[in-house]
Amino acid sequence: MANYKNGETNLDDVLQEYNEFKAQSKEYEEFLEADIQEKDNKIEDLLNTIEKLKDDNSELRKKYEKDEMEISKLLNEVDIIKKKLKWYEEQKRDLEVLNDQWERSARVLEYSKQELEERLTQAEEIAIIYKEEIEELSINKEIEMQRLKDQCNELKQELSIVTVEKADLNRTFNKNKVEIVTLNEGISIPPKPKSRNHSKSSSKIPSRGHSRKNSNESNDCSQSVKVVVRVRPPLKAENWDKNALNISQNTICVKESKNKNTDSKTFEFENIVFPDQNEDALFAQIKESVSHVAYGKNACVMAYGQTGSGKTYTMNSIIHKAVDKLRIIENAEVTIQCLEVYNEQVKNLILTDQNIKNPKDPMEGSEIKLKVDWAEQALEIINEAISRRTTKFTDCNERSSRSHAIYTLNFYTNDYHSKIQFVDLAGSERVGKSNVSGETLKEALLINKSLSALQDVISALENKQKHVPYRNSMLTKLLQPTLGGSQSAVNMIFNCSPSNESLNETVCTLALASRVKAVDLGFFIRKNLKTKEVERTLSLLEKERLEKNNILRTLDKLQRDLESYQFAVKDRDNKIAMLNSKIKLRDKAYQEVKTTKPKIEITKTMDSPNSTNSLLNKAKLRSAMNKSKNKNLLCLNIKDIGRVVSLSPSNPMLKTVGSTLKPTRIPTPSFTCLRLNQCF
Ligand SMILES: Nc1ncnc2c1ncn2[C@@H]1O[C@H](COP(=O)(O)OP(=O)(O)OP(=O)(O)O)[C@@H](O)[C@H]1O
Repeated sequence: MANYKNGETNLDDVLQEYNEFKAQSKEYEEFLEADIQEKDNKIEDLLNTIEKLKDDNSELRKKYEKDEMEISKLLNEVDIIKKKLKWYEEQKRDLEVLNDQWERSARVLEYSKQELEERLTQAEEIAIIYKEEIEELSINKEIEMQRLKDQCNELKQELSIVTVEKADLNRTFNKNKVEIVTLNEGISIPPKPKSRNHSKSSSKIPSRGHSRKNSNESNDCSQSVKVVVRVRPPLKAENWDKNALNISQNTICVKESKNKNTDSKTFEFENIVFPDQNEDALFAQIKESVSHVAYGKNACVMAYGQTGSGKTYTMNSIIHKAVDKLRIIENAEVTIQCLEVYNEQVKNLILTDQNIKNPKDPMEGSEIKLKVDWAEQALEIINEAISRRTTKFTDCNERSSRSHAIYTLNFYTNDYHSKIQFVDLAGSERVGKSNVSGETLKEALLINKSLSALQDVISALENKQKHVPYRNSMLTKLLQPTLGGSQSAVNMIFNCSPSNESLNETVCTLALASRVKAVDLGFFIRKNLKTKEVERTLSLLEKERLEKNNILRTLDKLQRDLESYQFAVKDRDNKIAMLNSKIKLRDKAYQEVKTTKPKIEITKTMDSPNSTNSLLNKAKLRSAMNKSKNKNLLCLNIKDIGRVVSLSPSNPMLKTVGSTLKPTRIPTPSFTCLRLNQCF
């Protein structure tokens, strides 16, 4: 029992133990539950944390990826920057080279500037001299103009007296003419040749060896100038008003103004080639003179007229026809010479090896020997020569010949040496009309001068003066062989344009033609009808004609001189105005340079006297010293522009410049600083 009791005790104990255990296990269970709960909570927290971390992670990944992209982008940029850096370095190197060059150019420019400044000073001095000269010239001009005006007035008065006398003489002449016809019945006076159907003169060309005796038979035309007036047809752009320029059988009537009350000018000519007449009609007028060449005489055919009046056209056709006519001359040595007189200078228009070798003397080797069968070759050479002439565009003609062209053919036979000269003169228009200036004005003035010289020669020949002024111009010098001498036939073709715009020039051309034409009728009658009264009348008429011609020539010359003088003064005025405006421009540029701040700063000091900068500064100083001769200029520059140049106090330059430039001390005790007048 005890055992039982013991057992019972034990059971109680066990039960107690059990209960305790149960309580403990409950407690433990609760503890576990709590622990589990806690762990669950923790797990939940952890899970939440994990979730959060996952989110964070994905965000971080995104960020990482973004960063990675940015890094690669940055790396690219770094690459680009590196490349750019490299490029900049190259650029820098290039710029350094450029800077070097620029500095060198700046130095050169500085020297040029100094030179320009010197030139400017000179130009200013010249301008002052010019101004003084102009003032003096304009005073002289006024005096000269007044003198010329007085002379013109005197001549006009003389002219009006002569005109009255002429009317008287004409009356006497007409009276005497009737008497002559009555007195000399039976003596037939050949009718005046009609210009339109000019009689065909039978000029038989002699065979080779034709004697001088025969040639003398044709002496009638010696020393008279045959005048032919040619009016060319109007060009497409031209307007021919037949009321303003009226051409009839032997007269040309010009009315310069449309005003009904204005007087028209009437000119009488025996030989007029009308606009509708062809080249044969023209050649018929001069073929007799051409034939004389085959008789051992000389001939000269000249075309005169304003620009565009048809001189070259006329001369070309005459040359072709004349060469054709002279073909008959056989067994002669024929030579050709083609010269141009431009601005009083002679130019050979035939290019040969010889004259290329010696371009300084155009006359040397200018006469070319032609083949036996010479005509074709001569025409070829002349055509080439024509193409080489100096031409220019003027208001009056697109290809205006600005020179006189002289084509000469020489015929050397056993019996004679004859020569024919074809002269295409330069345009005779007045300088005012062709709107020219400068070089072209000079050209026009020289053309007018040589045409005046030609008139003087013709006048001297007509008046049978002892001295004929051939040497007054290159043109007359070259024409001397065919203009002068008793064995020469001179033909002047006065070319006119029918255009309304040219009426003024046409009047001038016709007036000159009237003066040049010899009173052949008088000459003819003098030879055939020798009564005392007729002789007296004719000599009076001849005297009157010569006087009138002289007065008109002088008037014309005076007018040309006056015109040339006025244009020369105008040209000079223009040149001076141009010079003044150039000076103003330079002044302006100079002022700009002075006020512009220097672009290059040369800051290096002259440490070593032999360094490049030292040399540069020395050069600047030297130029400043040169300028110091002109103290005003130097002072002005010192005031305006400053540039620091350092020099050792012992430098000899300092002593020289020191007197003009004020040295100031700068902090470095061993250097003296000069404020110089340099502009870079
Ligand atoms: N008789 C004519 N028949 C037809 N056209 C002509 C005649 N004469 C001249 N012409 C024409 O008139 C124009 C001017 O002629 P040309 O060149 O011969 O004049 P110019 O007097 O020699 O001029 P410049 O002095 O300027 O040289 C040319 O186009 C030419 O063909």
